[in-house]
This record gives sequence, structure tokens and C-alpha cells, in this order.
Amino acid sequence: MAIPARPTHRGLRRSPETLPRLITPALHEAAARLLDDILGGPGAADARMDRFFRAQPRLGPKDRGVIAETVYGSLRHHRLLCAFAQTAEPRRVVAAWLAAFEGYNARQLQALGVAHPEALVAAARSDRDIYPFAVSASLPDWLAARLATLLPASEHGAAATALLAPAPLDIRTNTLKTDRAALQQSLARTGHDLSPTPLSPWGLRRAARAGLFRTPEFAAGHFEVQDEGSQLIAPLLEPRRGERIVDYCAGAGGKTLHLSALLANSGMLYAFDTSQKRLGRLRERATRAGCDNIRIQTLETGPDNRLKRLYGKIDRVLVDAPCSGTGTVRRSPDIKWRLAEERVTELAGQARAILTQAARLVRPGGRLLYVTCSVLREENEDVIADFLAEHGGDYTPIDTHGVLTRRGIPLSAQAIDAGPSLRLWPHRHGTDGFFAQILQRG
Ligand SMILES: C[S@@+](CC[C@H](N)C(=O)[O-])C[C@H]1O[C@@H](n2cnc3c(N)ncnc32)[C@H](O)[C@@H]1O
Repeated sequence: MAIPARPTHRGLRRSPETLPRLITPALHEAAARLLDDILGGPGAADARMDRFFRAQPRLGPKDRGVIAETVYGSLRHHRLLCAFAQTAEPRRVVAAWLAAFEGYNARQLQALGVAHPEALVAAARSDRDIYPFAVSASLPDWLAARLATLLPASEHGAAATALLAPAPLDIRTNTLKTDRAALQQSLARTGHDLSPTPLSPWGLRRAARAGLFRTPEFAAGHFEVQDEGSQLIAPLLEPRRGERIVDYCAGAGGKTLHLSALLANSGMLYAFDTSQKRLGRLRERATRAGCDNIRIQTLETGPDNRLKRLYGKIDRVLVDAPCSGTGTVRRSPDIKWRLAEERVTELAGQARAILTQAARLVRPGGRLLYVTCSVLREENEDVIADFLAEHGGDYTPIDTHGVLTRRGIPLSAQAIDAGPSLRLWPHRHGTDGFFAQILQRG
């Protein structure tokens, strides 16, 4: 497969002024152990990192910061770093990260006990175009091949670059308590400078998260952390005050809380999920956010007979389906290395079953919204096509871009794919990758 355009690593590399204090041999060793632990074990990188740090109580916050940044960088660029290092041995991969993206020279690597440091530095500074696209983009072959079928060739390089970059921190203003301008001003008073997000009218953005969770504004529920792309999902449902809404895969409630605010705390917002733990987090967040129109219910896996009483009665149903998360690799780069290609088929099957189950709740004339944070067609357009093949007489796809425009969120014409679905991409929109399709019940 020939993919002409390349990712650029410019801008992903630190300038000498922003180099962190030099890593010590002990921190290098700790970063290598953590990298190995994340790549070798089950579970998400952030959870494994939390556990690792809990087991190392003597590490101070600065050391943890250096380790976390080193490990996340090494995860993002893992395939390219293995090529530089000519091995997947974690200490050498971390050393390749330091040479390629943190500006370390051979003498500094030698001080860390790295063998043959000159060879590593030479490889790390070599022309990256000598590597195949999937290596320089640090993607598994199967994922690089699928990306190539999803985007025009002219966008492959930009897409790969954006998928390699760390995501900014986006927050969503809780309009039950404040507005965006007031929140921006009050956070600025304590040195937290954030800028309005370009697409979401509720969003504020900054490059790093430092300290935002310790602000009085957070404690008072004036904002929630939510990627800007995710902030564009609840408005697609166009909730109206007083309606009955279901968030079928509510999880910890990112979109539920937004729906509650759009409903101005009116109506009835059912938050369902099979994970009691995630719904527990939603409960805490809803209390902090002052949402009191949410009714939380843990579902059985598979059809849940307790839902029968709601069949055909709900005005709007959101299905934010469990998926591969391939749109979120900026935040969770470990997904690239943990996700097996075969798992995508399983996830798509699960999403199909959930969509069919959730559709039973929609009243005639009501709306069903299917969403994933996957970029893969199998979990997106293919799931909708199968659903329509089965329920085509009942449901009609609605143009999602038209709805966004009506809600004051127009996407530029170049950033839109043909067809009624919404696809958000890091390189086009600066958001995580999302797919959304609105279906109107006749
Ligand atoms: C993409 S996450 C939801 C994220 C959430 N909507 C948010 O915005 O924060 C998908 C969720 O689906 C849930 N889930 C998995 N199987 C399910 C099922 N059969 N029925 C309902 N929810 C399910 C998972 O527990 C997970 O929380």
C-alpha cells in the first residue's frame, strides 16, 4: 500500500528552552518499567500508571510528571522509537524518546547508562522519511491501512501528525451555574488562562491541565473536562425542555451532564449503563454540577426487561456506543498497541446489538442518535447501514451538519465529508475523532 504523504514530527519535539530538568538514571529506569507494564498488561495506560505511582509513594509530583510525560511520549511514538532503537527493550526505547523528542545528546544518554549512545542519537536524528508510513506515524499496519481508505491521500500526513500530538485540555462550561465568559474571567484571576474553543460555544481550552482541578470553580461544578468534539454531541439530539431523554451508554456522564444543562434541568433524563462503577462517578459529578433531572439505572448486559415500560415512549435516545476508541489515541496512545484488529469486529457487533435494543425506546416521531469515538467505518457507517437495512421503514437518517448549523455550530465546508453523518477528525477539527448519525423515527 503506498501512502504518499508523511507525518511531520516538527513541533512534536521540544525546543531547548522547554527541556525538562534532566532525567536521572532512577527516573529513566522507572519510566522504562512503567512503559513495559503498560504494554505488557491489560487495562488502560492511565489506570496502570495510577497503580504504579500508588506503589511508589516516595516519588514526588515533579518526578511523577517527568515519568508520565516520558512514558506517554514513548507510547505515542512507540513504533518509530523501536525502529530507532532496533529493539523493543523498554530502557532503550525510552532512551530513543529522549534522543528524538527531548533533545538528549550522546553524553547525556551515556550518563544514564545507555549503551552505544552515538548510534541511538544518529538514528533518532536521521531522516524519518526512510521509514514506511506506518512506522513513522507509529501505527499498527492494519490501522494505517484503514486510515488510508478513510481519507484522501493529501490528508494522510496531516492526519498522522495530529494523531501523534498530545490533545489539549478542553473544559465545558456548566451553563446551569455560569456562562463561558464569566468562567474564563474567573479562572484567569487565579492564573488559569484558557481560550474559547473554536467550535463549541461552551468550551475553553488550554495546552496543559496543571491545577485546574484544584480551583474553586471546579469544586463548585462550573465546568467539566470534556473534549470539544464530545461537546458537539449533545446538541445533535436537540433536546427540548420538559422532554424524556435516554442516554443509553451514559458511562461517567460526559454527555449526560451536558444534556442536563441543555434541558436547563427540566424533563427527565435517564442515564443507563451496564457499569455500576462509571454510573457511580456520574452520580458524584451530577451532584457537583447541580443536575437534578437525571435518573440513573444500571442495566443488565443484554436485553433488560425492566426497560419494557419505556418502549416507544422516549422523545430522544442517545447511544454513545462502546467502541475501539481509535478517535482518542491522542489522549490514550496505548490503544494503538492494545487493540487487535479482530476486536473491532466484536465491538461493531456489540454496538449493533445495543443500537437495536435502544431503538425500542424511541417514540414515533422521536430521535435516535448513534455516536462513537472510533474512526473506523466498521463501527460507524457499517453499523448504521445494517440498522437501516433492518429498520429502514421506521427510521430516516438526518443531516447532522444541518443540525449543527442550526445550533450555531457550522463546520467549514472543507471539513465535511459527503453524506448525512458527522465525522470529526483531529487534523480537520482539532478535536478527538468522533462519528455521529441522527436517525429520525417516522
Ligand atoms: C463510549 S462509553 C460512554 C461514554 C459516555 N457517554 C460519556 O460521554 O462519558 C460506552 C459505555 O457503554 C457502556 N456499555 C457497554 N455495554 C453496554 C450495554 N450493553 N448497555 C449499555 N451500556 C453499555 C460502557 O460501560 C461504557 O460506559
